[in-house]
Amino acid sequence: MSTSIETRYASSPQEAKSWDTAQARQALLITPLFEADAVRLVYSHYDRFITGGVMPVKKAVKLETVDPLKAGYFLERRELGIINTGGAGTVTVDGEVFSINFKEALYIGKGKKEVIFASKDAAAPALFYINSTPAHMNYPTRHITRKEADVVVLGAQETSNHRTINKLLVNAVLPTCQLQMGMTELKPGNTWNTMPAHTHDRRMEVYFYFEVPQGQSVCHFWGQPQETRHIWMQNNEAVISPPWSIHSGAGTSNYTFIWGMAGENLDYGDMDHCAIPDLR
Ligand SMILES: O=C[C@H](O)[C@@H](O)CC(=O)C(=O)O
Ligand SMILES: [Zn+2]
Repeated sequence: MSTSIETRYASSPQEAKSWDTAQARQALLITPLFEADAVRLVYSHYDRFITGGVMPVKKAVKLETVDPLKAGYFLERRELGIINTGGAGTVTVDGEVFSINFKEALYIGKGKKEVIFASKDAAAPALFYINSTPAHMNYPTRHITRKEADVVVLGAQETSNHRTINKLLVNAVLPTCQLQMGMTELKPGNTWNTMPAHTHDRRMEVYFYFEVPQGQSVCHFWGQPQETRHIWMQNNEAVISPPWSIHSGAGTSNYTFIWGMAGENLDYGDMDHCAIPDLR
């Protein structure tokens, strides 16, 4: 079977307080995401958000339905966001072929029956990072590149957080039911993402770190603002942020990450910011 799915239950802040390093990683860290010619999925009970990786190498890989969905096909009651973090590839949606290059995104609406992933060159396989959430409407499938994205530059060199936020699959760009996805690129010499940190108890979030150079890592901070913890992240790993948690990281170099959210609203700016000196 080329599709695997693992379940992660939701946890309370009280429970998370007592976790040791291994328990925190077991609950929140998603790795490995990419396996040749396979689909790897993690089903979180926070907003029923699915995080996954698809790496077609020798053959095309189909997105099969999985038992926890009890659905005839994967997108029967879900929508899907895809960002390619590897070599050039294609995604075929009910027979329509989309060429998705490095750092380009594809939104696929509810109701699409067949989704097939392929790489253009087995020597440089595509690495499709995917997020999926429950959906109630069939919105059109759309290929979104940096040109269509809502791009903002935030932070500064002086505070080590100068970065470009590419809002790719967000409601300012295209209609979705609840999934919101984008990609943030840190400029050279900058290390901090999402600082000042924030929470949004209305939405959970998942971060996927990539373009982390060999021998470097990103320290990802999570937990309630006055009770923080950290997880050391390697290249191509993802981490679940419970709705009650901050989600911010500092790398030993610059890096890029994809954020994906789902929950109560579609308002990117709806965040409860934490003043930096108040963090504990
Ligand atoms: O709720 C929004 C998300 O946490 C990210 O978009 C934040 C981010 O990319 C950044 O500040 O670097
Ligand atoms: Zn956030």
